Formats: sequence, structure tokens, C-alpha cells
Amino acid sequence: MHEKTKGVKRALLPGRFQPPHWGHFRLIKWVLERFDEVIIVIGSAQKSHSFSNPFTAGERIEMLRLGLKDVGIDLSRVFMIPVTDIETNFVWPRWVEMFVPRFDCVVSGNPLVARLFFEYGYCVITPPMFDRERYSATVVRRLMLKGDAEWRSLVPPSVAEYIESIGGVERLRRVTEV
Ligand SMILES: Nc1ncnc2c1ncn2[C@@H]1O[C@H](COP(=O)(O)OP(=O)(O)OP(=O)(O)O)[C@@H](O)[C@H]1O
Ligand SMILES: NC(=O)c1ccc[n+]([C@@H]2O[C@H](COP(=O)(O)O)[C@@H](O)[C@H]2O)c1
Repeated sequence: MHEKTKGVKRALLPGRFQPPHWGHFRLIKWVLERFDEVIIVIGSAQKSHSFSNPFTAGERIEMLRLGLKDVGIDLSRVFMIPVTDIETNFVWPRWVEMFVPRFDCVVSGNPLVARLFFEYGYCVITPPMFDRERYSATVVRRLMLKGDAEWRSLVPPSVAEYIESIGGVERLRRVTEV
């Protein structure tokens, strides 16, 4: 381990962030209360323009950065790294390792992610869920599709403005038309 990063505790936080909502930002704060740095893996980086994955990896990075600034998180403690999916779950932790800096633990509420990294030998932490009834990206996307402006209250203001600036709601409607 390099002398300068020796002793620095890092958590890996994988997710799709489609889009990032208040639950994610509370989770990132929670992680940074326990670790020195967080590596946010922007999962399914190859995906965009669908109901489950409307935004590109680049757009998700922009939104995360805006939200992190809104909540006053020091960006020098945060890495954001896009990682594409692969066919083989068993080797996915090794695949992720290729793209990211060294890390100590994985934080995930996703049972598959937790199990794969646990079997691979990592320390895995299941975080608390923050107001999960509301703070869910699926809920945000459903409200957008319904034309219910309530979705804006589930994400930081800067994220809502960004989504509007790129025509995100219109995109979601178009790509889900049958
Ligand atoms: N409200 C929340 N509180 C705490 N952690 C959350 C919350 N929502 C999501 N997470 C966690 O954030 C990580 C990334 O989640 P993800 O991007 O899948 O969000 P999501 O809201 O579950 O999205 P989707 O509804 O599109 O599946 C996962 O570990 C997930 O458990
Ligand atoms: N085989 C794989 O590529 C593999 C396995 C498990 C999770 N993942 C990814 O990890 C991310 C987990 O994030 P979510 O909790 O948002 O689903 C997703 O992008 C998911 O596709 C990929």
C-alpha cells in the first residue's frame, strides 16, 4: 500500500443512481461519518434511455456532484467511477476492483451486491434505509411519468433543475411509450 494512502479507510458504494435522491445523499453522509473516503460505483454504466435506467453514466455523475455540493460534502473525499455490467456475477467483484482504488468495505442494501462481495472476502455493511417509502429512484421515476411534480421534493433542488435542463422527464415519457 502506498505510504500516503496507508491508514485511509475507504468504503465502496455501488448503485445505479437513476436518479440520485435524498436517500442516497443521506447514505453517503452516513458512510462518510464512518470512513475517510467513499468510492461511488456508478453501476450499469452502459445503460441509459430506459425506464429503469433513464440517465447516462455521465449525467448521473453530474447529478451526484451537484447533490453532494448541495449537502456540503467535501468532494475530495469522494470518487465516482462508472462500471459497466458483465454477464458473470461470480467475477463481478474482481471486475469492479479493476476500475476503482483500493477499498476496505462495501456498503450496500442490495442483497446480490452484498453477497457477491462477501463471498469474495470483503467486509460488507448493510446500511440503514432512510425513509425508503419515499426515497426510492423507482418512486421518483414513477412520479415523473405520472406528471406528478412531487418527484422534485425527493431529490436535491440542483438535481431537479439538472433533470429539467436535459429534458429528463420528457425522455422518460418518450422511451417508455408503447
Ligand atoms: N432511501 C434509502 N436509504 C438508504 N439507502 C438507500 C436508499 N435508497 C437506496 N439506497 C441504497 O443506495 C444504493 C444504490 O441504490 P439504487 O441506486 O439502486 O437506488 P434505488 O432507489 O434502490 O433505485 P431503484 O429504485 O431504481 O432500484 C443501494 O445500496 C441501496 O440500498
Ligand atoms: N454481473 C454484474 O455486472 C453485476 C452484478 C451485481 C451488481 N451489478 C450492478 O451493481 C449495481 C447495483 O446497484 P443497484 O443497487 O442500484 O441495483 C447495478 O448497476 C448492477 O447492475 C452488476
